[in-house]
Amino acid sequence: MYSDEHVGATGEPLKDVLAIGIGGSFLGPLFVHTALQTDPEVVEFAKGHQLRFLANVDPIDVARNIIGLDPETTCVVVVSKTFTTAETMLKARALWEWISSALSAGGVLPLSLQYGFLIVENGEQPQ
Ligand SMILES: O=P(O)(O)OC[C@H]1O[C@](O)(CO)[C@@H](O)[C@@H]1O
Repeated sequence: MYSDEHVGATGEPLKDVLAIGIGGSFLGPLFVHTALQTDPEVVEFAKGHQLRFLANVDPIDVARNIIGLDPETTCVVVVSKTFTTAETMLKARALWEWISSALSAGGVLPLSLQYGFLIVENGEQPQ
């Protein structure tokens, strides 16, 4: 994403990432992020981009974390093994609403949101 190759719903390059997930679905991505911070090439590549994690159950966490982010250029990444975790689903819905209301106001079809929303799961069907 940091190469400007991936664009959002309006065609603007995606710039920042909001990662949603709790427990292991937060710690895994955080581990990778922390490990990559020791690589100078990655650090250089990531300049001007932000990665924010939404990892707790606080309902005002979403409001606090979207400050300064542009819905047009933010990629929301939802990480969950089950996609049944209430806190994660609540935050995913809130961010879907944040992006879709902003882009609908600009005349963009919500369907295009697929380019600004990324789902990460374990590939198994829920039981
Ligand atoms: O990845 P999911 O399905 O959203 O589940 C998250 C839950 O799973 C755990 O990571 C345990 O596997 C918990 O810490 C957390 O509450």
